[in-house]
Amino acid sequence: MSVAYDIVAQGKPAASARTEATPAARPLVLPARLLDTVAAFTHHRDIDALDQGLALSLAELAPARAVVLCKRAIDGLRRESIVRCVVDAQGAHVVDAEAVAGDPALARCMEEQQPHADVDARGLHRLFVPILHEGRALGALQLEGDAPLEGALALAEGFARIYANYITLLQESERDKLTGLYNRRTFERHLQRLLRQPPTAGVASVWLAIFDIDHFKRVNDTYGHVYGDEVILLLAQQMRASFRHDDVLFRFGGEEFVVLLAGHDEAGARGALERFRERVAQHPFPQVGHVTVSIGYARASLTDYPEMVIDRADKALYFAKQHGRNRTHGYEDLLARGALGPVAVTGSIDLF
Ligand SMILES: Nc1nc2c(ncn2[C@@H]2O[C@H](COP(=O)(O)OP(=O)(O)OP(=O)(O)O)[C@@H](O)[C@H]2O)c(=O)[nH]1
Repeated sequence: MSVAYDIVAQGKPAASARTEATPAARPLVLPARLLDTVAAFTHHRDIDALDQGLALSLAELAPARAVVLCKRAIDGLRRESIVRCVVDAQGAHVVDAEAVAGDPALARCMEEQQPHADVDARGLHRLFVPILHEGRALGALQLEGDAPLEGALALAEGFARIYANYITLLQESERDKLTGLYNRRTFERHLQRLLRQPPTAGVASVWLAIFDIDHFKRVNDTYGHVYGDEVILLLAQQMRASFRHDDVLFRFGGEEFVVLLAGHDEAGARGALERFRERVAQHPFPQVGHVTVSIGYARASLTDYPEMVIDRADKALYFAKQHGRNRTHGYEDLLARGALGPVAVTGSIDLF
């Protein structure tokens, strides 16, 4: 196994190479398996699949009993995501479906931006390696084994560098350039992930809300597009400040934004959206003054096509626009009150 470790170390400056192998022990030919593995995991265009591919590849090549990939979200504030890969009863490496809490040693590794090794209370040897990009820790890797794992350090660091480069590119392609919020192409993945996660405190609902800035054309016409863009940017900041860390924020395009909220009942979702609406209405936007948003929301369930949920929230948003703007309306509530008129109930489409 030292073959793989030493090769990755060759690309590093001598001062930071931590492998214990002497230069004479380094092979000159790259093992095809290592290249195959790197090619396979960087083939993914989906970040979840990439994360799992990294953990599985590293667990096989190290080899390790388990590999944990812990990731900070792009703004460094929002909740970390965790992928854990373990060996199953048949000896194969598989992704552990159970959510695990991040070990405090992982957080320390990200904070210090340095690798370290320890032995835990179960007697397992552990190796922690930060995933660094432009002086920032994007996340960290944790390898677990029955024997010391220092020999796998160079391999893990090499994988961390490849992963950091690649994830940065992928994340940029998923973000709106102006606001840094997710763009629309990631919406379905985030919705499915929220719908599949175990309900918190018995509340299973996921809510989708669409916001639209009221009379935004006037802002552009009066102050120009540069100020219009500034309003969009500041609105995104208000979203980040107002919603919970595990809510997922998108700019769908233009002056249209989407939020996915999980773990709320109807009143909770409405409360969170109303708080945001009021916050925006009270915020003084430089030069432009006060701006309001209209909000429509709808419940999402696993049986819905994403377009159906968007369509329902959009109907509630349209209602809010038609009834004075600077308002929040829920599709299910409007439907129950008969306020939407004789509309077909979205979701009851006959396919045949
Ligand atoms: N500055 C800026 N303006 C944008 C952007 N995307 C869309 N717009 C403008 O947003 C405005 C949207 O106008 P409308 O759809 O007519 O709606 P509105 O004026 O907001 O009115 P209501 O939605 O009915 O309250 C148009 O003037 C677009 O040019 C953007 O990225 N930057």
